[in-house]
Amino acid sequence: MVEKLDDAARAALGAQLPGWTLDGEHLKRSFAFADFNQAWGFMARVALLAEAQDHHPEWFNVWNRVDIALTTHDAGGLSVRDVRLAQAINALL
Ligand SMILES: C[C@H](O)[C@H](O)[C@H]1CNC2=NC(N)=NC(=O)C2=N1
Repeated sequence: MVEKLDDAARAALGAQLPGWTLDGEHLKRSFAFADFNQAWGFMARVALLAEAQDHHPEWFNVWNRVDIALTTHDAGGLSVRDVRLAQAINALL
């Protein structure tokens, strides 16, 4: 059973996850690429990360934009799994 992050862990997120913002129980980041082709390629790579980590994003795409929100449904909120996926997504950039 994965646990929700405690307040201390939540407070530390800012330094660990450049570009991401905390919105309640979601970590959020928006991306803008040159065109749809680039956005889709990014989404394909994120999809492979998600499968490898068995942890999947909530996301929205329109043309060159990709908005990602991460939360852990099994925990009912933010967990270490969200931090790990966010860090792996940042490493794609
Ligand atoms: C059965 C499967 O392992 C679970 O449903 C995984 C899949 N991906 C997941 N993704 C996210 N964001 N939260 C989860 O709790 C979760 N659980």
